[in-house]
Amino acid sequence: MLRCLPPCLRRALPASSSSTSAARRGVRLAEHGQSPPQSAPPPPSPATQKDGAVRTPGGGSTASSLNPAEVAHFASFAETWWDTEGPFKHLLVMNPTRVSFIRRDPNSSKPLEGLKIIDVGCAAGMLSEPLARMGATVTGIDAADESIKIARVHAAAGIIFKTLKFRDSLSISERGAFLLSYISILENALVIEHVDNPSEFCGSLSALTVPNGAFVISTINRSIRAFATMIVALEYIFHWIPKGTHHWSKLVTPDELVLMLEKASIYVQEMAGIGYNPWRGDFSMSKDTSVDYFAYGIKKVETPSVVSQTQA
Ligand SMILES: C[S@@+](CC[C@H](N)C(=O)[O-])C[C@H]1O[C@@H](n2cnc3c(N)ncnc32)[C@H](O)[C@@H]1O
Repeated sequence: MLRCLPPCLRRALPASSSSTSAARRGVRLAEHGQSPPQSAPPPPSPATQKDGAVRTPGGGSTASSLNPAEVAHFASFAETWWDTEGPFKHLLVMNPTRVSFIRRDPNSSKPLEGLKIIDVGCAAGMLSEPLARMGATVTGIDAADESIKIARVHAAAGIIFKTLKFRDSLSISERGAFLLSYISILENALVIEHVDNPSEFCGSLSALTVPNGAFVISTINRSIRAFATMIVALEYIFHWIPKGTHHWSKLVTPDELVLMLEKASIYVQEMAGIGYNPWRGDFSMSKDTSVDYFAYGIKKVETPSVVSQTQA
C-alpha cells in the first residue's frame, strides 16, 4: 500500500507499523494488547529561554518536550491565525463546536463566569478569546512569541483587556505564584501532537493544574482515517492545511492519551469526537473519536490515608 503513496506522504508515515509513536512515548501499551516499544527515541534537545528556564508550558520540567521545528512552523503562519480564508481557517470554523464542549451550560450567556483557564498552545488566542467572552479569566500561553504578539493585538482590538492575558511561557518561579491564584480549567487544544515527548508534556500540563482542577485536551487520533483525511486529503489534495503540519507517527490514540494522563494524575471522565460535515462545511460533536477528539478529566492527587498517617 505504501508504494501507491507519493514520497512526501510515505515520509509522513512511520517506518514500520511496529515503530508507533507509542514506542517513543514509553506508554504501557502491552496492557492494552498492543506491541511493546521497540526502540528508545533520541533525547529531546531542551530549548531554553533567555532567563534559562526550560520552555515547556509547565516551566518546571528539566527536559523539554518542545520541538523547535514545530514551533517555527507555526510561528511562520502567525500572521494568518485569524484569517478566515487562511491556512488554519478550519480552527476558526471548529470554534463553536470546541467551545460547546467546554461551555457545558448552553443556556447561560456567561457560563464560564468565575472560572480561571489556562489555554496552553493558544497560538493567537482563537480559543482563548471566546472563552474569555463567556466570562472566564483566561491566560493564553504559546511557545511562539510571534503568535503571542498577534494574540495581544487581536484581543486589544476586541477590547477584552482585563480577563485575557497572553504569555510566551512561564518560568519556574512564576509557576508557583500561578498555581496559587489559578486554575479552574487547563485547556490544551491541538498541541500534544506537535511535541517531542507527549508523556512528559502531560506531566508539564498536570503540573499547571491544581488538585481537583478540570483538564480539557483535544488532539488527533493516530488512525488510518485520520491519516487519510487530515494528512492526505487536507494537506496534500485540498491544501486546506500547510503540508507537513501533521506527522502520523506523532498522533496520539485515545487509549494512549488516557494512560499518559493517568500517569500525570489526570483521570479522563469523558471523551467525544469532532465530526466534519463536508456538505454543510461545519463541525459537530460526535461519538466517533477516530479523527479529532476531545477529552475531559480531573486532576486527582492521592493524599496519604489516615491509617498510614497514624503509622508514620
Ligand atoms: C495547531 S496550533 C493550536 C492552536 C490553538 N490551540 C487552537 O487550537 O486554536 C498548535 C500551537 O501549539 C504551540 N506549541 C507547540 N508546542 C508547544 C509547547 N511545547 N508549548 C507551548 N506551545 C506549543 C505552537 O506554537 C502552536 O501555536
